[in-house]
Amino acid sequence: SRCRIRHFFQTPRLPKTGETIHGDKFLIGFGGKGANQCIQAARLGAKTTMICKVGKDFFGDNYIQNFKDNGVHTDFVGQTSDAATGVASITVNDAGENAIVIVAGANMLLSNEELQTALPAISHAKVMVCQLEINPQTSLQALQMAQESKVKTIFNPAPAIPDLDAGFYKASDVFCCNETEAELLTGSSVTNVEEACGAAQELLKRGCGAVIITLGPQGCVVLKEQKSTSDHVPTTAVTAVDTTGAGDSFIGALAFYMAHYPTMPLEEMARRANQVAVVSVQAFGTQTSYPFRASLPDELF
Ligand SMILES: Nc1ncnc2c1ncn2[C@@H]1O[C@H](COP(=O)(O)OP(=O)(O)OP(=O)(O)O)[C@@H](O)[C@H]1O
Ligand SMILES: [K+]
Repeated sequence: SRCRIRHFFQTPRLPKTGETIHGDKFLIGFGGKGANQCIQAARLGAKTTMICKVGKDFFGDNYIQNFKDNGVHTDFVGQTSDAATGVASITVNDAGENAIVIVAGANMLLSNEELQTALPAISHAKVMVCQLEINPQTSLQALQMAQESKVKTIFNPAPAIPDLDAGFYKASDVFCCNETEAELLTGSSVTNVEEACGAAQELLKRGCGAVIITLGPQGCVVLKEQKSTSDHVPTTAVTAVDTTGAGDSFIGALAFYMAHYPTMPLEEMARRANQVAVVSVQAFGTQTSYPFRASLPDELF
């Protein structure tokens, strides 16, 4: 998965070429979808291991420390001196407009050979979660390695790419994406429950075991078998303060439920993952908004 340090600047307006302006606020965050998902799963009580690559630099060291602070195993977080730790510089003005620079850096250097060294850990896992934040062929290989070891796989095709290798569908026990990704992959509009059900049917046909499409305040739709109908799994209505990272909270929670309650129906796991993600939208930030098991109702465990 991708590792990325987020440098967040809040400014009255975006700077023009050649201009230096004063900002109001600066925050450093630890991001990357995979890292967020892993940390949400760990906060619910899952034993987690991250496979990724960072730079042999100050940010890389901090990044690894953040995993350790969250109880994530870092044996397979490699450090390289050939590239810097991945970063994102995000400037947001008072009007909410942004300007973002992303440098993938060390993430792209995670090789298939290095992935092989993690095989003992992968084959002993209960669930493997992959995204598209590293070289897609490395992600695909990771999913296939997991499946060969009878490890359940969750694939989150994000950030979405239009011509996704057909192998990803076959390698996914659960294919989980949001509306935008579902739209890009199916070529049809996905803006409501009905359209999401249609898109789920289309994605399922491509060979995955089940499809979940998340729908923000509408919860998600779950489709398990061809010709059956998708289940709409609604969530609680709340006043959202910051929805960033909600999708990753949902996937991290789903991974936790698949690992800890393997016989639970997928709709029930999705219902509970909705309940975890809904907590995250009521607080600012990404990882900072993710709930711990202790703060959640007992009925979710
Ligand atoms: N406004 C909201 N109210 C309640 N739950 C929400 C809201 N927004 C998101 N969620 C929860 O989070 C899950 C994921 O949200 P969403 O579909 O927006 O993912 P996403 O687009 O990947 O999010 P992001 O890119 O912001 O991380 C939803 O399925 C739902 O459970
Ligand atoms: K949030």
